[in-house]
Amino acid sequence: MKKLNGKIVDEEEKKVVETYSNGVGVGFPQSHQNLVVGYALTVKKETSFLKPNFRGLARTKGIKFVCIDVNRPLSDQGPFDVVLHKLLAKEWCKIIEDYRHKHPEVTVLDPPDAIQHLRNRKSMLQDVVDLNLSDCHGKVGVPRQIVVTKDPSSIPSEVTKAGLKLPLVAKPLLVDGTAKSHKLFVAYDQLSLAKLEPPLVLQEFVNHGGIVFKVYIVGESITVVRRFSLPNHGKRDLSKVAGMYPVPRVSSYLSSADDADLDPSIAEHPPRPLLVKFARELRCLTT
Ligand SMILES: Nc1ncnc2c1ncn2[C@@H]1O[C@H](COP(=O)(O)OP(=O)(O)OP(=O)(O)O)[C@@H](O)[C@H]1O
Ligand SMILES: O=P(O)(O)O[C@H]1[C@H](O)[C@@H](O)[C@H](OP(=O)(O)O)[C@@H](OP(=O)(O)O)[C@H]1O
Repeated sequence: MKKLNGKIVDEEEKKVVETYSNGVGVGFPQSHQNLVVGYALTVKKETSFLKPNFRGLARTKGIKFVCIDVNRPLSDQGPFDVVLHKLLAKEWCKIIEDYRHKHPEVTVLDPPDAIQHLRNRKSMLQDVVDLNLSDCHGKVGVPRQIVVTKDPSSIPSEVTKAGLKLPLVAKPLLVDGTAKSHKLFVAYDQLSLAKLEPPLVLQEFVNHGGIVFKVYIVGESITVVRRFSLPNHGKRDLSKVAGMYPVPRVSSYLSSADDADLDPSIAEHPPRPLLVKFARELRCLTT
């Protein structure tokens, strides 16, 4: 799951903000709790996440967001109850880890050392298939994939050697929040794969009925949303199509299918017991 904590917060808040901006939330009882959240985010993330009406709503709940000055010592700022960050520079990660050890009373979201393996599309899936998910009314799998780090001309032979079936989804290996790291392609023939720019992962395309479920987890709270996605491909399509096609941000929040009237066989949410156990097991991998 791509990037757990960051997403969870975003999605729940998007919903809350909508409620608030529709006027429904106006008149929330004022909270007497005071919580200071120091944040260190890119301008892009600050714009998409810390919207003025969200800050307003947080204020009514006694939560104040304070921008961290990354050029000043962190311990001189605050005091904070929570530090929320999504900056990836090595120096910054060291600052945050040092701060976390000096200030165990502060909740740091997310500890860089704990989420390191989520920044790479190979390591983020490692261990996931080995989780103990028996008796949960479902199973979890990961697409078959290979990693290509150099020499794109070798990609077709690597794909043959690994026995990967076309079409393939090509994804940048590193996940760093940039637009480039979200640039995906679907390739229908091996030759076009040689045009790709490593480092990347090549994943078998998994038919899933044109719908994905994004699962956002905060502590024990689990929120599932339904999004439109890439359509299934059939055997006949494969003989007719060649080349490589960019994938737009196909399952972003603009592609909500929560209210769509869909075939129940694809619309049904994943079984709750599976999500609960999966969330717990994933947490063990990130703590
Ligand atoms: N192996 C696959 N088979 C079929 N479709 C896929 C596969 N991998 C990804 N997709 C489709 O591409 C979308 C984006 O993939 P992925 O989540 O890996 O990238 P992302 O850039 O992190 O996306 P997002 O911004 O939505 O989190 C998925 O929601 C799904 O629709
Ligand atoms: O809104 P959902 O469907 O949850 O998708 C999120 C992606 O999964 C995240 O990866 C995006 O964050 P990054 O751009 O920092 O990777 C995140 O970017 P954002 O925080 O700028 O909206 C979203 O696009």
